[in-house]
Amino acid sequence: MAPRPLGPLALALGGAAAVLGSVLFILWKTYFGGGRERRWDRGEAWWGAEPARLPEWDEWDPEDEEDEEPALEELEQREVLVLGLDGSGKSTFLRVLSGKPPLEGHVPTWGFNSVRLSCKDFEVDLLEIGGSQNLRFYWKEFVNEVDVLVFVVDSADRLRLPWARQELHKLLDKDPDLPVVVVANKQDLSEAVSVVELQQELGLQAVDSQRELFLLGASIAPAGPAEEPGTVHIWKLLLELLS
Ligand SMILES: Nc1nc2c(ncn2[C@@H]2O[C@H](COP(=O)(O)OP(=O)(O)OP(=O)(O)O)[C@@H](O)[C@H]2O)c(=O)[nH]1
Ligand SMILES: [Mg+2]
Repeated sequence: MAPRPLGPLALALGGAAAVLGSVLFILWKTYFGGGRERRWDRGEAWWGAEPARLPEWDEWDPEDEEDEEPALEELEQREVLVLGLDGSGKSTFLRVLSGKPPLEGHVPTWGFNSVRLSCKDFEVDLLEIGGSQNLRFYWKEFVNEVDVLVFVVDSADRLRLPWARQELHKLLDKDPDLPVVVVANKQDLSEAVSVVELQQELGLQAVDSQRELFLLGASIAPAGPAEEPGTVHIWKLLLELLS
């Protein structure tokens, strides 16, 4: 059968998608790209609302990182992309890292969301792109622009694990050298699959062994008290990978 020409609706939708993708990309570049004309005081989130700090349950003392801190102008920039299906916990991760309490309920990110954290030798920009289906299309446009990918999975969302797997592997294929940290989030929930099971479900055993790929269990915003939320381990691993 001969291919049918695209109808006006398909063309309009395609055009709208391209424009949205370009806008996301330009906005990101404006904040983090090339000239980096925007500067914030050390320790501030980019909106300047609150100083960035790690949560209180962290046994690690951030002051250790702050000895002999170089002048702000000398700090290099590192970029971390935070992706994962909608509701997996990406925004929560960024909030917790910047010392803010998790929001009640799921407030979807319609576009992108970012936070800038400082450490001893560099500043880290963490960029979340929303995980709803219409935004996933744009994820691949950003993977080649960053130093590390964090892929957050809702371990209790069993039905959608195959989708998470599919999206993750698309990203792995897009940049074979990019270090990747997969976060098995929501381990506090009784229905969550274990980290070992998740390794199978996401097909991580089949990934090239040369690749820097990590799988960490976490409960970034546990529903009840949790001894080991795991956010600090993720942050420490990121610092190692970015150093
Ligand atoms: N039980 C439990 N809930 C969590 C955990 N982490 C995040 N949540 C909840 O999961 C819901 C969704 O979290 P978000 O951070 O908004 O998800 P997201 O990945 O940013 O979603 P999109 O922006 O739509 O892509 C929120 O209600 C969080 O409180 C966790 O470790 N355990
Ligand atoms: Mg979000």
